[in-house]
Amino acid sequence: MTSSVIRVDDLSASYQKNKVLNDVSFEVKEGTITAIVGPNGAGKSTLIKTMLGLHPKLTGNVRFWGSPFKTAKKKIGYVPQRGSVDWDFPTDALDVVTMGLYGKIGWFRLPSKKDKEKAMNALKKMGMEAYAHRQISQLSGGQQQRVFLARALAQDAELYFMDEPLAGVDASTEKAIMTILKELKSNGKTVLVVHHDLQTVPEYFDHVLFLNKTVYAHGQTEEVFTTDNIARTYGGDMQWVGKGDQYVIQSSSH
Ligand SMILES: Nc1ncnc2c1ncn2[C@@H]1O[C@H](COP(=O)(O)OP(=O)(O)OP(=O)(O)O)[C@@H](O)[C@H]1O
Repeated sequence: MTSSVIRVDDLSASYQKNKVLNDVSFEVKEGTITAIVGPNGAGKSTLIKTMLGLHPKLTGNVRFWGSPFKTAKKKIGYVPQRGSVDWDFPTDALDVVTMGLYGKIGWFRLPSKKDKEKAMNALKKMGMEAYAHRQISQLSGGQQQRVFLARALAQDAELYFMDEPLAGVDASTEKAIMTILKELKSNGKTVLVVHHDLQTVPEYFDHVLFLNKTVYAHGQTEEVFTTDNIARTYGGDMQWVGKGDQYVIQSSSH
């Protein structure tokens, strides 16, 4: 039996008085790749941040391998939303990846040659070797995203959270990122991804969590990725309609 990597019970969170997560509960099994989907403002990023202790919770409990985040954090990698990062920070791509290792190498020790090698290998894996010494502000959006993925890979985590890694990237970057995610899964890692493109959910993810302040549905993609769950989560604004042998998501108001 595969064991639970994440267990969330009755999690709630707010910004000032505005409650944006309400009684969120779910479990995630090892070796799965889950899409977190829901409309804009549904609380997807807040859910990840609250689980990782980056935003305070109001109520509830989050456990990783049965332990609190503090105990588990070395086994967890996080790729934040690209827009939430200060890309003007004067540093190059290799440093961004190497800094991701600090959780492991400690703040008071300079990165060793081996750490730099590890970071360089992760950049290579993402096809970014040639950009290792380029300032991050001088990379394109898709290249920045690849650097972020490399940073998470170098951390060699067991569990990964990624906030919209495919947003605004071209087809080849999307393919490169998905290849890495599939590889992580086949190595038994667990991955949670905030994802906006409903059309690619069945192809890319084996589990789906429908979120809109609370969990509307969660489970294996083939069981829960239904018109009904999409409509309920998106407030009836989306329809999942068959077009020949293809499925298309349409806004029902159009
Ligand atoms: N720093 C903040 N201060 C106040 N309100 C916030 C803040 N960050 C998010 N919110 C609000 O909390 C709610 C949830 O936001 P969140 O970013 O978690 O949603 P999301 O599902 O990730 O959205 P999107 O798909 O648009 O990225 C939204 O109503 C948003 O306006």
